[in-house]
Amino acid sequence: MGTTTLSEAYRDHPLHLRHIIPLDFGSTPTVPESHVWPHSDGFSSADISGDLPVVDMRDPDAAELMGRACETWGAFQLMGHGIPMKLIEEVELEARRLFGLPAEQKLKALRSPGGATGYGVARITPFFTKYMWHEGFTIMGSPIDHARELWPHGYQQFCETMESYQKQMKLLADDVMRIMLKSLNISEQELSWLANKNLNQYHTTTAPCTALQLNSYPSCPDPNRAMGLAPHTDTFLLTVLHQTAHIDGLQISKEAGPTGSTWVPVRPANGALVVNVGDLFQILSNGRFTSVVHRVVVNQTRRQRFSVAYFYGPPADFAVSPLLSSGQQDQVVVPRYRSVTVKEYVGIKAKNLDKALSLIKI
Ligand SMILES: O=C(O)CCC(=O)C(=O)O
Ligand SMILES: [Fe+2]
Repeated sequence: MGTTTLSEAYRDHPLHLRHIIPLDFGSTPTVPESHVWPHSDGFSSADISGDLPVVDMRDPDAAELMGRACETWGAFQLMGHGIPMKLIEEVELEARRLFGLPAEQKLKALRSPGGATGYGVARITPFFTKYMWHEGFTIMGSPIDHARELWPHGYQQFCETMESYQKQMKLLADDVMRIMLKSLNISEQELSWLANKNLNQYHTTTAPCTALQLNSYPSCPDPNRAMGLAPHTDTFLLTVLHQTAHIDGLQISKEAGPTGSTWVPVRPANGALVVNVGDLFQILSNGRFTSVVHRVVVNQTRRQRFSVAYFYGPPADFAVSPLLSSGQQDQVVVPRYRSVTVKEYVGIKAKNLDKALSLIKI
């Protein structure tokens, strides 16, 4: 699944153990100083006209609607995606089973310092002075090695569920990608790895880079002082996200006129998946689509929240550069970003986080 070469990009940026091991949330009655965030920017979100657009994939106008949503919001809620609810529920159940294990058991599947997969805090942690109220588990392809550590005699169900979900997500993300390109009037032939369905999908140089991220935001004794996941953009082309029903937390940043931006809550909509534009799509679309800044606040009702993010990008060695739409072929369009391989960009992001996109700008 394109993991070998991408893992190399992470290996070049090893992390300190204090930036990998999560707090033992189960035995923490108060929020420790290390996890207290200043909240001068207010954790509650301002009212803004309108919610995140909802797009049904079966809508004949889906391309236009997705395009408009990606330009103005950098995200949308996706309906009619065809992923069986039963599979989504099973993934969430397995995530609950994993994060419900005792801390010392979870640590057996800890991400290694230069590793990309396994149990640990969010990768963005070293860029902030405070820790987040969050624990995660990253999967690329088969999670069997880590799952065996967690459940020596009961890892099969977890592995089967995660592999089957990733297969379905891959097909869905391919389709969403095609529709998003159509909305930009860009031919999918420009992306060899997307256009050529006959390529061996398991060959690392031609398969998209993908990862599945399970997130847990444990019940918090003082939700107003903690931060679930600090503001960030996703690195790849797009992210397909499932979030626990009825539990708020995800917020996206939206321009709100001359006064700057405001946080808009993305409430779990029945059966919908959230699609986010990532940095590489901002580059590919020459800035027409916005890589959306988002964060997760800790749920006020003290219920544990889960989310499952599927990150989807081109093959690791693919050079991403702004693509022209067919209507622009004979016009002079100034590229706003230089060409960058996926692997190189992952490295730049690992070192610079929110400055990464501006370093690619020309
Ligand atoms: O938990 C969420 O809703 C968002 C997760 C997220 O942004 C991520 O994993 O990158
Ligand atoms: Fe994210």
